[in-house]
Amino acid sequence: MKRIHVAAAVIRGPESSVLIAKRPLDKHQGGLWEFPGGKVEDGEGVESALARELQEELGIEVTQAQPLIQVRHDYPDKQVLLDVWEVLAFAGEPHGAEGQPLAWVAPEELVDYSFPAANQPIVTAARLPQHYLITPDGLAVPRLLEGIARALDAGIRLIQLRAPSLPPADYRTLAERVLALCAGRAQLMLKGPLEWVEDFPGAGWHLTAEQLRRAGSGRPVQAQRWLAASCHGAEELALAAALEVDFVTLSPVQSTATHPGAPTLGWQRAADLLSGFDRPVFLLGGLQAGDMGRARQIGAQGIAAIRAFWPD
Ligand SMILES: Nc1nc2c([nH]c(=O)n2[C@H]2C[C@H](O)[C@@H](COP(=O)(O)OP(=O)(O)OP(=O)(O)O)O2)c(=O)[nH]1
Ligand SMILES: [Mg+2]
Repeated sequence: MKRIHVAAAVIRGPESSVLIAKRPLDKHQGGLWEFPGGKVEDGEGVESALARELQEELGIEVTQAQPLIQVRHDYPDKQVLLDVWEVLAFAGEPHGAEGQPLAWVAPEELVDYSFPAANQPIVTAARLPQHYLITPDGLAVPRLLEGIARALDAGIRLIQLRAPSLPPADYRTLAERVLALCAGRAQLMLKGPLEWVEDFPGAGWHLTAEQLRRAGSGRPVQAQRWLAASCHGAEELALAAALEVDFVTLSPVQSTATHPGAPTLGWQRAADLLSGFDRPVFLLGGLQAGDMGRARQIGAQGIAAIRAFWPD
């Protein structure tokens, strides 16, 4: 069966809301909600296909778009490659040009809509920002809290609280304070001893590569909470996919002060690894905010960083 190449759009409106459409009942995956788009024609570029489909289906003209995620999915009757772009700006007022119902939905409410099975990683990607701040280790608690508050003011919306040198009880107290600081502003990921996973403050959980290797089968946290993992190569990415994590970090892309002298992946290897992995990936290791465009071009969700996103 030939894989069908589909261009689809996560179209952003006010406050990062997303435009979705309901598929006609008589079509493949009919009656479910979708990200507008359609099949790339022979010889057509994916960006041209995206522009054409959004003109045909919604009557809008795309003026700014960037890659978001590529997802391969095998339905019993069809194999698709969903090539999803984030549309950041467009001209015209979207309307259901083919009679399809439309809805503007807040990112966190996308989970309340039924999408085709292939769409789960796309919904995750649409709910995640591009920047993933990992907190520096070894700071006194007041400085850490102050830095997090300033990062929130600067627009950081996803944070991993990493405090490997704190005793577990202190880390837990800190996690509760950071959670309060982030409430309503940012999504918090905790990284700590796996024994807590059953009973940890309301945030997501980020597995170390070692925890990922020991996790066995079955997702250790409920579906409503993010589960992420640190990966360094193909084997760990495969384990992360088997565990059904929501997203991963892939590192080190370049050399870093955290792990000096460690072998790096480099951009080309990172790109190769991303092309076979259907979940959002934050590239990590020696990257700056200015590398975002390149990261998105090779298929990453964005960049994770300690220093580059920590306010001085
Ligand atoms: N557009 C879109 N298609 C999706 C999504 N999820 C998903 O599995 N698909 C599948 C359903 C279809 O098999 C294929 C895209 O087909 P389509 O029906 O949009 O194609 P099209 O606009 O070119 O329309 P047509 O030629 O079939 O009338 O991808 C999604 O979010 N958006
Ligand atoms: Mg379509």
